[in-house]
Amino acid sequence: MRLSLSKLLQSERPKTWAKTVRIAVSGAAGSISNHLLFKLASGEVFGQDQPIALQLLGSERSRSALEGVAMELEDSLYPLLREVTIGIDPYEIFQNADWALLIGAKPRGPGMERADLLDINGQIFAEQGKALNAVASPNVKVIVVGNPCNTNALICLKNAPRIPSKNFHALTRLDENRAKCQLALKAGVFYDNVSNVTIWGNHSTTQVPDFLNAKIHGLPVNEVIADHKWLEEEFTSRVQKRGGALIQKWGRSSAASTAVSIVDAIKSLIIRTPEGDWFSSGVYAKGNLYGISEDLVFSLPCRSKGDGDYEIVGDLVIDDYLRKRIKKTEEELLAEKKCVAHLIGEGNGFCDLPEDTMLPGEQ
Ligand SMILES: NC(=O)c1ccc[n+]([C@@H]2O[C@H](COP(=O)([O-])OP(=O)(O)OC[C@H]3O[C@@H](n4cnc5c(N)ncnc54)[C@H](O)[C@@H]3O)[C@@H](O)[C@H]2O)c1
Repeated sequence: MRLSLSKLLQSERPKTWAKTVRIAVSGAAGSISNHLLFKLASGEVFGQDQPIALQLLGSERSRSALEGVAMELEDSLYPLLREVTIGIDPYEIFQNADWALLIGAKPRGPGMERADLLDINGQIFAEQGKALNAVASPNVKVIVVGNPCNTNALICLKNAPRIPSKNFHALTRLDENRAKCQLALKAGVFYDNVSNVTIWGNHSTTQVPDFLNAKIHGLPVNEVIADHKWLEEEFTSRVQKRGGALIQKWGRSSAASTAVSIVDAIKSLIIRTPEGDWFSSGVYAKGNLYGISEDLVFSLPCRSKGDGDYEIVGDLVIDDYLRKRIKKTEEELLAEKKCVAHLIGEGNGFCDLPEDTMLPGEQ
């Protein structure tokens, strides 16, 4: 039997009336994106009835690789992937974006000071903030992954006054996942029995993984793990240095687990947080109840109703152990902010970092 043209055209009608979600991804030809894009296109993140458009931003150097990425996406025949756009101009690629996953950044080269990295990458995020401000959806949700991600997110939001500051996140979910993994392994339980894990502060080796408020099987961690010395000494340092340990083993930084954690971070905002639990995200600290400087992007416990928005959870217990460490990571972020003053409209940048701390991915 021959199919008539009208029947053929009918079969090409979209199977859903859901509005296409536009996702801009920078650094789209890089290692993390190589895992992430295929998860996004498969429907694993936004659901099996949600069409998506991928708007891929690369750098001049990665222009040809970006074409290769688009070819691989085409060849994968994802039915929900309705559109792929590639380019190197953020003003073009961020058009009407509902989500912006800002992964692209320069890696810290040998001998490069953290101050230099802050400036070089800061300029990228100032420009991308301006572009988001000009052309993205006014309610775009932005997740900054490129390092140093907290300060890059602060620069980005300061350059995008049209977009609510609340909409900007720095990815600390990989750190949360790493902390959960360590607790689960130590307690001998499956990962999903570990909850209420917070990462406080900066995505650097000053980050504070919080075992005081964390739970295993709904019980405080220090009731389940009797080895308190391990919690206070080894656990924290293991989580802080996990990225570096991975590089030593494998010769490159984590890409697959980072992509997984970006998926987790998005899902945390579009799916209601389970009752009593929370997730960590680097968010604009305005209105936090912990006395942390408000004009920073600081990793805090958050919960969401699943509508893309979130609130900062305000009733965690902070003991002296945590307070001291939270202060240190806060001081580091304040110093980073001074370095990039020229990129956030606060005069001349002046860099006097307390010490040259490493990013979790560095050795
Ligand atoms: N927050 C976290 O938890 C976390 C975890 C892992 C890695 N990271 C950071 O993520 C970033 C990317 O990591 P990766 O492994 O994918 O690196 P990668 O070097 O494999 O890829 C980065 C890509 O970004 C591109 N790029 C550079 N400048 C750009 C710009 N201005 N606009 C668009 N694209 C640009 C590069 O050409 C490259 O293709 C790094 O800064 C890394 O430190 C963060």
